[in-house]
Order: sequence, then structure tokens, then C-alpha cells
Amino acid sequence: MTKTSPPHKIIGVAVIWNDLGQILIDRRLPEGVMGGLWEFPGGKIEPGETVEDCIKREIHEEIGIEIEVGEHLTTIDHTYTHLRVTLTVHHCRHLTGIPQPIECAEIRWVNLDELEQFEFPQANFQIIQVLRQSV
Ligand SMILES: Nc1nc2c([nH]c(=O)n2[C@H]2C[C@H](O)[C@@H](COP(=O)(O)OP(=O)(O)OP(=O)(O)O)O2)c(=O)[nH]1
Ligand SMILES: [Mg+2]
Repeated sequence: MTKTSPPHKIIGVAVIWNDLGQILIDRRLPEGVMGGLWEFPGGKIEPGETVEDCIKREIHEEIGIEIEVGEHLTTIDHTYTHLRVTLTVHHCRHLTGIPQPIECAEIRWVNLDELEQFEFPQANFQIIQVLRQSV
């Protein structure tokens, strides 16, 4: 018998900083996979797209703002029960536009030490740990 692997999603993820040193997080829609959890905005890398292109496009589509994609922060490979994700995370800088919850339930600017007050998917514990060490 062959064991099939769970679907694998390759995701570009943005840690977006504003001039006050805050980070943008969004809350996933209540329905669906990991519904209602908070996350760093991002989404699937499309064929032929670089991670940087993907992050810029997703943030424009989902949040309606322009950002500068900066340094690579970390890449996390995590397997959930029925899903494997590879999250490539970059530091980004907010340039223009007011964040809008276009494809999510809610959006917030938070300080690094406030992140623990929000419920994130399991893979994010690693991202947040690396993030704390990076600043
Ligand atoms: N954007 C983002 N996704 C995350 C984080 N942590 C984490 O486990 N994920 C997972 C949740 C999703 O399964 C996947 C992101 O893919 P996605 O946003 O394109 O997919 P989705 O679940 O919204 O569904 P769909 O677009 O395929 O319909 O990565 C995070 O911090 N940010
Ligand atoms: Mg998404």
C-alpha cells in the first residue's frame, strides 16, 4: 500500500512594518481551513512568480496597500494533519494605502510584544520566535 502525502502549499508571507514599529496581522475568515485564526498576510506563489512578486501581489489583493519587500526572515516547513505548508517569510515595509480587510475578517497593527495575545496557526510559533530574535 502506498501512503499518499497531504497537499503541499508554497506560500509567500509578509511581516509588514509601519513607521511606528508595528506589524500588520490579519484574521482569517471564520469559515474554512484555520478559520478565525490570525496570520501574517500572504498567499500561494503562482507559477513563474518570485516570492517577492507573490508577496507584493497578495498584499495588494488582500489588504489593498503597497509595500516594499525586504530581507528574507525565515522559511518554515510545517505539516498540519491534512496539509503541508512551506512559508517563505520576508520583512516588508508599508509604503502607501490604508489597510482594508478585502479577503480577511479583520486587520490590526500590533507591537511585537502583543503578538502572544492573538491565536495563530501552529507554524507561526516558529515564525514569531525567529522574528523576536531578528529585532
Ligand atoms: N498567509 C499565511 N498563511 C499561513 C500562515 N501560517 C500558516 O500556517 N498559513 C497557512 C494557512 C493556509 O493553509 C496557507 C496559506 O494559503 P492561502 O491563504 O493561499 O490558502 P487558503 O487557506 O486561504 O485557501 P485557498 O486560497 O487555497 O482557498 O498557509 C501565515 O502566517 N500567513
Ligand atoms: Mg491567503
